[in-house]
Amino acid sequence: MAERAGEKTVRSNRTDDPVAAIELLKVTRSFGSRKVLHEIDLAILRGELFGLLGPSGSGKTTLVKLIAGLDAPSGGSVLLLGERMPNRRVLGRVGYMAQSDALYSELTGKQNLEFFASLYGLSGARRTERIASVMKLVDLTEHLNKPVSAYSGGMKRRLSLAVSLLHEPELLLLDEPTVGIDPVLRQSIWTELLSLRDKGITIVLTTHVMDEADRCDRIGLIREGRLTAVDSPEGLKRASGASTIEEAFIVLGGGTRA
Ligand SMILES: Nc1ncnc2c1ncn2[C@@H]1O[C@H](COP(=O)(O)OP(=O)(O)OP(=O)(O)O)[C@@H](O)[C@H]1O
Repeated sequence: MAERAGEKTVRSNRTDDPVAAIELLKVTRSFGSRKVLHEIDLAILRGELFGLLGPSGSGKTTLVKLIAGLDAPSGGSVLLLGERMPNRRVLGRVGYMAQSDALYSELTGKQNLEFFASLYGLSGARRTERIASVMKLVDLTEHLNKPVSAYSGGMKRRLSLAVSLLHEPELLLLDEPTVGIDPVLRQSIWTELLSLRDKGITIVLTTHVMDEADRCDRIGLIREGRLTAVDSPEGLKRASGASTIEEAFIVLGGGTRA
């Protein structure tokens, strides 16, 4: 794993890498006169599990929305699977899980999935099979026919994750996927994310949780809209002389303007 992450680190510093799933070139985003992302250069490789780690308000969601094509950069460019974003053409190849759940609360879990399945053009036996498979994965099979208004916060997160996986996307963008999810299920979701990664799915997720960051192939540390370091967890620890990601974050991301 370390070797794999190390190899990726070397190759992915090139933003013209042909195997990049995502390329950000001097990406900025301002709201009014306030710049919240500053010239972000980053390449994320196909099949990589990449974590964006940073404090609240550092710009993680803004960056993920730009990658998903839900927002346009104020400067620079975002390429997703070789297409300049925003671009509707690639949307069917991407699964996106927002930080706030975009679900229909008056519908049941199953009806929500049927709705999203129809958006992705899934029907018949394949639709039935995919719905059963993703609901099993997030452990909601028993709650398929309950209205989402009766779901807990964690159940809604799990259903949102199920929606993002429904059409078997080649790229997953997950904004804080495990918030509000209990430790046992969090573990099983991580097992699944690692297995998807091993099948070649590219995954980008945001997190505040240090032990989650530690499981990523590479991590981008983001602070005040600046990417202060990008490397494998081991590389970040080595570069900072730290024994944990948390310490590495303090040393490498601690207000320094890289
Ligand atoms: N639509 C908007 N209009 C104005 N400011 C915005 C908008 N969206 C985000 N911001 C600002 O951009 C900054 C980055 O926000 P963002 O949501 O990307 O941070 P984050 O790292 O995802 O935080 P959290 O971990 O709390 O979700 C914040 O200061 C936020 O207030």
